[in-house]
Amino acid sequence: MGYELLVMKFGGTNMQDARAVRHSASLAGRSIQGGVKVVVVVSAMAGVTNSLLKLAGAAQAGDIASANDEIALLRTRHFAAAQELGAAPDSAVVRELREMHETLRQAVYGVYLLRELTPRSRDLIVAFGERLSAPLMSLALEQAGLRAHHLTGGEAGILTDTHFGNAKPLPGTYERVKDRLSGLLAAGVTPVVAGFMGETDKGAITTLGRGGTDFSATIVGKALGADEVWAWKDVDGVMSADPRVVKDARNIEVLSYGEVMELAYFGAKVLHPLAVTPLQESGIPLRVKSAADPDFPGTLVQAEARDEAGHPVKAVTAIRNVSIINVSGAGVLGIPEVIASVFDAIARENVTLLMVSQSSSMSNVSLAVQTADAERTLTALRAGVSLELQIEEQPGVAVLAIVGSGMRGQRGVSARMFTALADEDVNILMISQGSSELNVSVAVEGEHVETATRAVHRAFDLGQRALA
Ligand SMILES: Nc1ncnc2c1ncn2[C@@H]1O[C@H](COP(=O)(O)OP(=O)(O)O)[C@@H](O)[C@H]1O
Ligand SMILES: N[C@@H](CC(=O)OP(=O)(O)O)C(=O)O
Repeated sequence: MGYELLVMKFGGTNMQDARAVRHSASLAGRSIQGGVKVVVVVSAMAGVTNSLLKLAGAAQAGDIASANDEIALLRTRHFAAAQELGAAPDSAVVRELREMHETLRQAVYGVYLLRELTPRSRDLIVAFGERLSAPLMSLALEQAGLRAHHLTGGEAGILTDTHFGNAKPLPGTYERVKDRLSGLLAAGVTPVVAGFMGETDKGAITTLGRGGTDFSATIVGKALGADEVWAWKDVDGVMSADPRVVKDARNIEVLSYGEVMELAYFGAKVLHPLAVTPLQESGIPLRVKSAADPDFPGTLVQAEARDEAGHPVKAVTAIRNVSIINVSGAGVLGIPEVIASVFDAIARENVTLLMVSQSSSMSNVSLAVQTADAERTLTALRAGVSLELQIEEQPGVAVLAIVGSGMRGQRGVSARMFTALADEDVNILMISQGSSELNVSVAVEGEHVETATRAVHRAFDLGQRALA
């Protein structure tokens, strides 16, 4: 279709074993053989990031035996894949994997000795997932007769701030990526970039947040002015709901950058919440495509939304494991400084606020945060807010959101959502509407999240529509 340059991202499922890696390489190969230059960006093999986090935690807790057992399992998995992809035992790839595993083992041993796992050392350890999968992709491309060269995120030019665990690219990144990758592309070599990771200006390894390989791919896409970025997935595209929860969820053909960001922010695991941000300025489209059905168009994410009359909502998403934090007491009453200090405390701790609502009596402010962030939020609030206030956590909550640009200026959308929930006896704990009018979100009891998702999906007729 007249492409010159594409960036292709392969996620954990598409890298999970030798067979999946070979299939992913063949998807890139189809375009390369058709004369398109391709940059491949890869995630860790499925489950590896979680294993690395787990073994780092075990080392910190003093359980080096469990950590080493886990490293041994990872080692076997990577070696088996390399062997199955045709690497000889004394080949450069096998030597490289062995060296990386040795460095990983040493880093983990350091954590064990210190009994300390800093965000910086966690990033160093967790980025090995992607560093170990990149050589496997290079190998598979070479076995398919193509020339490939793998690089870490830092080697590819991704320069980030020092926000370990959630780093953001620095402006200089784009020039650097272009410098580092253009030569390879011009020489007919396919760069294979380890996703999810970058590097600070001092060379410390950072990660871009869970699911960050999507973000790496769009950073590279912007840097090179790619025609499109393709994120290959184990689903048809971005769907009207998580297909694991709603069986008749359907593929959405077109979404705007704004819609996809809202969807990702409110829990649709399919893309990293910041993934489209590098593309917005240049208007480069992102396509979410099915690795199992490569000719299916998937979802096109672009600047403009495409709305269908009578269908203001495009998708429903949910975030589980949420806590509501209630700040109440006479002290809240009409005092803007109290509200300001609540937000200050949250900002200092870098906590993501999922929802905020203030009661009309103004004596109560409720905040919804991930339960994993609740303890930090409570501590920050207690330290940062001076007046006599009651601060309480209600765990076990979920946030449900409907997203769609067709909701703008439309009356009755929220009412339809609330009625669907009421009909299923689902109690609404909090309500908020995004100022962009791209979403309405509600907090519900966690145990009702699946029933609520299905009810809202039905109420907006989001499922597979019968063919006319
Ligand atoms: N609205 C949605 N559309 C598509 N997939 C979704 C949605 N919400 C959640 N998901 C889940 O996201 C998963 C794909 O994301 P992920 O596993 O991170 O992709 P990958 O690792 O392949 O990049 C799917 O398996 C699906 O269950
Ligand atoms: N491996 C990282 C980064 C990533 O993007 O993975 P995936 O593409 O499999 O969601 C993670 O698990 O968070």
